[in-house]
Amino acid sequence: MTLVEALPWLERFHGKTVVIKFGGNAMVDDQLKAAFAQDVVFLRYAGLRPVVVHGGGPQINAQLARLGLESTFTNGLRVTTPETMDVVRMVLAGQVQRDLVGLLNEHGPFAVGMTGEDAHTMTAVKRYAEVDGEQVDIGLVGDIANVDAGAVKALLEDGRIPVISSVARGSDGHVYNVNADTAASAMAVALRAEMLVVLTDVEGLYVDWPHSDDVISQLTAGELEKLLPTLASGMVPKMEGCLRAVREGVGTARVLDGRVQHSLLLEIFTDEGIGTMVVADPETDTELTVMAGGLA
Ligand SMILES: Nc1ncnc2c1ncn2[C@@H]1O[C@H](COP(=O)(O)OP(=O)(O)O)[C@@H](O)[C@H]1O
Ligand SMILES: CC(=O)N[C@@H](CCC(=O)OP(=O)(O)O)C(=O)O
Repeated sequence: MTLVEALPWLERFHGKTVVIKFGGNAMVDDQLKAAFAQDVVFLRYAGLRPVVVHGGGPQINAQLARLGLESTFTNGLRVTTPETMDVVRMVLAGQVQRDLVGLLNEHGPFAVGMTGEDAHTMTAVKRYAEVDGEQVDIGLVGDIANVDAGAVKALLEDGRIPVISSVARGSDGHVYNVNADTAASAMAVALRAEMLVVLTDVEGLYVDWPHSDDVISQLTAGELEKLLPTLASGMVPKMEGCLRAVREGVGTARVLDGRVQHSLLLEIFTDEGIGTMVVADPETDTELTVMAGGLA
């Protein structure tokens, strides 16, 4: 990429908030992790306001296995017993988040780690999985009922990079395990972010997975809504999160290949996008809305 190609994007995104979901298998490779940290710090120096929400499914699986506990998933969500919850919280907040904060802070005093529990940042509500139209109890799995982004905004104002683990307390006092894509989407909405970027271990959203590896480069929220029922497990919370984000005011939501070094910078600062971008529906009924307002 030539540097000058980045100029219009630097101008456009200056001062804008970008929520980045870092997760899954891109997180297990040390070189990719270090490149990711460089990209995020680059965004910060370029005048954007990056917020990182991270997962850690593979790391949780590994720790559970070490303890002789099984990993069970229903519809892409981990069945979470109280014993599993202790491990999830320990691995996400005590290991994965600490590693990321350490890598980011090799470049300066930027990253501050927290979980959804801190300063009531995320409040969870128990989430059930849906199997064949039936609600299935999967334990301490949460959805986000409310985001209080005050602490995150204060960190951003102070020039910091918030790094948030997807664990949240419910108003019932339980601590819940929240899918990290879901948490990132809720945070992007609460911050009215310019962009939600989800890094994963495939090139983007495939048209007809697993039969084809043609990536959809751009689609509208309405087009994505129609595709959702055809998607398989891991992609479901990701694309649901992207859909919710653009429907609720986030500029665009993008799914990128976290296995490609510096994919974040390539996506944000070059002309050719490299993953899948979800954009808002075209505002076909704008005129109608204006007219109705005018008549009222
Ligand atoms: N239409 C699709 N396009 C791309 N990947 C898909 C699709 N449907 C299902 N998948 C699966 O979703 C996986 C990504 O989800 P997941 O493993 O949960 O990612 P992460 O760990 O990054 O959160 C891909 O590796 C792929 O196996
Ligand atoms: C409820 C639920 O499934 N929570 C996830 C939280 C971590 C996560 O989402 O990690 P990735 O983004 O790396 O998949 C889990 O326990 O694995």
